[in-house]
Amino acid sequence: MSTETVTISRLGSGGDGIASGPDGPVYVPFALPGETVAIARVKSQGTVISTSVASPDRIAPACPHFGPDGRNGTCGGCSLQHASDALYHAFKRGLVVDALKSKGLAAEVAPLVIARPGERRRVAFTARQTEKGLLLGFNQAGSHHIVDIDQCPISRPGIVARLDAIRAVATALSTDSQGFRLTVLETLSGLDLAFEGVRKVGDRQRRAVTECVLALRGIARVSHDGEILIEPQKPQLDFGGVLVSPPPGGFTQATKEAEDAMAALVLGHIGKAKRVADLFAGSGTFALRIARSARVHAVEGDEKALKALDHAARHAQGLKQVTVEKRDLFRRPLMVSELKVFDALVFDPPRAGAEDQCRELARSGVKKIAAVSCNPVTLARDLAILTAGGYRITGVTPIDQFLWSSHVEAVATLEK
Ligand SMILES: C[S@@+](CC[C@H](N)C(=O)[O-])C[C@H]1O[C@@H](n2cnc3c(N)ncnc32)[C@H](O)[C@@H]1O
Repeated sequence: MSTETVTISRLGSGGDGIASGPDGPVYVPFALPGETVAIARVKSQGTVISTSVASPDRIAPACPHFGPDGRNGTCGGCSLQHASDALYHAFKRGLVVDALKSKGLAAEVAPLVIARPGERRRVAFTARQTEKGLLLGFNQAGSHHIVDIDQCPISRPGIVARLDAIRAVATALSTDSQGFRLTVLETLSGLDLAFEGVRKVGDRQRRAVTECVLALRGIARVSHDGEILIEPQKPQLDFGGVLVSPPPGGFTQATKEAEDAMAALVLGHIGKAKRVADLFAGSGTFALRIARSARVHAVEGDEKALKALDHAARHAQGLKQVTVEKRDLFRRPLMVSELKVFDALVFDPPRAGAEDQCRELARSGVKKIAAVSCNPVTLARDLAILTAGGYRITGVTPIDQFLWSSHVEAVATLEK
């Protein structure tokens, strides 16, 4: 380890400050552009020891668990609470601008749709039983250490208010000191707790969880590795007026606000299209909204998510025809011949993007495409494929769904 003084020139894509070192960039978490900091350095990783010049964009973090000076150390859930809104919003929009630029795409990028505290309805925690009780929080960056949290300004108040109830259920389920994951989703009918990787879940733990949940209020369902342990209420989400019961641990947009913003952009773009394909459809976030005005074919790899979509579509009033298809779109993208029947299409893949699907789309005659993405780098690659195939980008909107993190979503609209 060496100590040295460096000046931060910019934020990297992970939100760390970056300084030039003698042998390449040095990444300094919690440092901002313009700051001069003394750091302890191991290879390209610096840890701030002291700050001699602070940025005017440095602000007090919203949460005591945040940052190197946090009450219990760095929580690991947020990486950018110390930056002003102006700097933070410019950073997030810049991730999309830079990704497009790197592929030579000249599209105009709209202002960031901002996220606010208290919006996160889906939160992935880690937890571990200790002699002093259960630790529930996030993994510190680059470590297995869990900072036990008693507040979380990014999360919905309904989740924060029930942290003790969540702890009680986790304590009833876990048998040893091995860490495990827990995704909490706030639904219309209560919290949906999806545990993963708890060891040795036997009859005693199942009974303990049941007793615990029945004594508590506000827990709709508890599952472990996809198996439902107790479900006092079916968890329900509202996708544009259609009620959907998502499968345990299934994908759900992390905030309703971002979901609504993305859906508005998608619906606004596809307009009066009559026949629409929704690829990587999940439980129907877009498909069910689109089905108010168009026939929809929803394609998705996860059978349980697709069943939830299909069930919701069949029980909802006033929808046009919705058909579903379970398909691995990485191995078997929809081919040009299959795309012929659609006049509009939305795709919303995982972080890896939809490269092979875009190669087929590029050769297709689908008039309007909405590309929804959680990774600007793969989005830019996919957009480059589509523009090379004759599509014109009509808009790109970055959307903040993961407040104070370095993740950003985007919706790009294209026409041919
Ligand atoms: C980012 S989520 C979007 C889901 C949905 N559009 C939504 O907004 O809730 C990506 C979806 O792609 C699905 N998926 C992942 N890999 C896939 C594959 N190879 N083929 C088809 N679907 C896949 C996941 O199950 C997940 O539902």
